[in-house]
Amino acid sequence: MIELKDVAYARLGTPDLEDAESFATSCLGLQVAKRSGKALHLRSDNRAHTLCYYNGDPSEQTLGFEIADKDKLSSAATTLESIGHPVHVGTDSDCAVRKVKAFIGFKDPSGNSIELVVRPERLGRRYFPTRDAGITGFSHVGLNSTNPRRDEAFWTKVCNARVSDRIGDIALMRVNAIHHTVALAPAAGPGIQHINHQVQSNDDVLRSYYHLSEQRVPIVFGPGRHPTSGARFLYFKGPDGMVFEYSVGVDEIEDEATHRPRQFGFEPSSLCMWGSKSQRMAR
Ligand SMILES: O=C(O)c1cccc(O)c1O
Ligand SMILES: [Fe+2]
Repeated sequence: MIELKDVAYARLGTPDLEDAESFATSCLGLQVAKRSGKALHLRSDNRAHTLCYYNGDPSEQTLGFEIADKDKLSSAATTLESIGHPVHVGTDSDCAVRKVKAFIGFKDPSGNSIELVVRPERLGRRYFPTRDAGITGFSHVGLNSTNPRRDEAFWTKVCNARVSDRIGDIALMRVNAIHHTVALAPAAGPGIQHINHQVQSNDDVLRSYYHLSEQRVPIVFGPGRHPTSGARFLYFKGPDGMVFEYSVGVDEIEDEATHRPRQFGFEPSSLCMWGSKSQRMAR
């Protein structure tokens, strides 16, 4: 079994790094950790980076997940190869770019690009953004799935994720005590469906609602409250159509051994208990 510890980063190709930087800093509220002509590394918490935009096609979207150590990484590679997921080993220069000691890359059953990383760097300097969005950290992702039941089996049986709740057939899965780190989202092809950052308070969610509306950032869902995790949320659209979510108050699963996933109906009130409607169902 591959034991994921946490999500580490998202990597997004973009044709316009400048536009990505202006969104990331003046709308989303991330801090530039490093900028080159080809890539932009952004911080949201004490990690060296949690989001990277690089010159590339926006359909290139990759998620990194942390695992414990190099031994676990080589057994993960063996496991993946044995069930038909070819693995590539990250080169030294690719590791240096990601600020990790080692990583492997593979595709999940829907074709999503996944990297498993060892020892992602943290910094002694704290995260200090230019816009105060109240971000406390990169927390979870929505991941496209062309077959949610098959992909739930992959993430739970191969990668040790546990289902916290389901909305219809959509699993919200945890890899640690946090309610979910990966939410599967039915889609026609692979991709990251949304990228979540936690913020400190309800005030931050609503402050951002007004700030982003004024900046003409498309708000796509919320402000609202998820009955599943209990979080108050806001979703909005960034460069290349990527959806970002702020949320606050995501539950923790108190007892790993006894938690049973709850089944919610596939309907709008399962996504927002206040009545906000998503512009796309299943967001
Ligand atoms: O937080 C949640 O429970 C949640 C539910 C549905 C979809 C999401 O993106 C979520 O974050
Ligand atoms: Fe979410």
